Amino acid sequence: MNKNSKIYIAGHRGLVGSAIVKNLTTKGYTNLVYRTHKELDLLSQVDVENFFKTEQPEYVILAAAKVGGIVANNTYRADFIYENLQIQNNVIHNAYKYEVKKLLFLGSTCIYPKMAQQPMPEDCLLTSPLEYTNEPYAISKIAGIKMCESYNLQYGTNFISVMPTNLYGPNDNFDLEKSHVLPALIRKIHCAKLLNEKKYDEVIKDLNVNSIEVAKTYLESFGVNENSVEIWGSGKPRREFLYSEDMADACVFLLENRDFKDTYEKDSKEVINTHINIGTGVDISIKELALLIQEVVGFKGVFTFNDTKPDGTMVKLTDPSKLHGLGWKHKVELKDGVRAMYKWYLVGKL
Ligand SMILES: NC(=O)C1=CN([C@@H]2O[C@H](COP(=O)(O)OP(=O)(O)OC[C@H]3O[C@@H](n4cnc5c(N)ncnc54)[C@H](OP(=O)(O)O)[C@@H]3O)[C@@H](O)[C@H]2O)C=CC1
Ligand SMILES: C[C@H]1O[C@H](OP(=O)(O)OP(=O)(O)OC[C@H]2O[C@@H](n3cnc4c(=O)[nH]c(N)nc43)[C@H](O)[C@@H]2O)[C@@H](O)[C@@H](O)C1=O
Repeated sequence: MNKNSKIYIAGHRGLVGSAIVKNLTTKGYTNLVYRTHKELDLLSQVDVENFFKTEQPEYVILAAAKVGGIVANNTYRADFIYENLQIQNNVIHNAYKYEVKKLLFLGSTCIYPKMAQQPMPEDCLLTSPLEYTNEPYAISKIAGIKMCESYNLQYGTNFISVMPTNLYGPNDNFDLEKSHVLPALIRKIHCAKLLNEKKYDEVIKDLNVNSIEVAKTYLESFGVNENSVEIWGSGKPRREFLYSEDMADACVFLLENRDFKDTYEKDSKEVINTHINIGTGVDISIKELALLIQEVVGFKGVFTFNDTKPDGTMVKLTDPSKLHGLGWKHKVELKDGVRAMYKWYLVGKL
């Protein structure tokens, strides 16, 4: 890959895609190609094929997907499986057809079984049942890994699959119903703090509503008021968080330095693993995460727990040794990442 190589970043306005664009630009890559969702709907087979035919990208990073937190995954089950399968099929197949030199497919560590050994190495894929709340999404991601692997084995393509842990950072989704836990808690705790300090104009602006009464009613429906913030589930599940800029750096590192053959592992039972975990190898409980965010935001109230919401998998910690062995390790620790993200949130919102 050289600095003029034509690189298509699918999903360039999302959490990961935007960090990848920033990383590539900083490293001097000048020939980046992207389309907004409106300009190119990746669900359309015809439009995706026309795009590849016209643009002929040399490298592809597939960071476009239907993404959401535990409740979104559990609620919009059909959309999550259909859209993700369709996007992957269209992009991966056309990358093969139009002779893309290398493609990076982004999966997720939710591909691993609910009761997987901890930490989870790549070879625990498909060893027992999945977590129910995000099973449709996980199955689409497993199909993506197997698609990349199969095209590599049959057609000699150079497609790499990476399985990131839970991610967070600038351009995250802060929608209280559909987002992941970290952005949701930042926003809930931030709004509770503003209510507590009676900074009503800022609450109204944050929620983009007309009055403080509407804002309070909306926040109350998510268990947020001036004294307390609701945490979904028991607060006991443990999660591992990676800053989006580290994730982007790992993706660019693999694109620049590694090929499919470097990712290939075949064990004595003829099990093939061609995907790579991307994580920190460190986890934290959701309650501990809430306390950390509380400290960063400076909120003085308490937390309540809503046991009508799902906990999901109790532990999912990646084993990142394969990635470490290939020569990459994360740089941003959780507290620093949360501080940076909250700073970004404040600049964007105020
Ligand atoms: N966020 C996380 O914690 C994790 C993410 N991942 C994976 O990383 C990848 C990136 O996720 P993330 O950046 O968080 O997701 P985001 O939701 O932030 O970004 C996804 C991007 O894909 C675009 N997109 C979605 N559907 C289509 C479509 N039909 N046509 C064109 N563009 C589309 C979205 O555009 P628009 O917004 O306009 O729809 C958006 O820009 C995904 O594969 C995800 O599964 C894996 C593990 C954890
Ligand atoms: C990255 C990964 O993300 C999803 O899996 P998840 O890790 O379970 O997602 P989550 O971030 O939404 O929740 C993590 C934990 O946190 C708890 N929790 C508390 N309070 C809030 C809260 O306010 N919002 C949310 N979303 N969760 C909360 C929540 O109950 C759960 O116990 C996959 O579907 C799939 O998309 C995937 O790959």
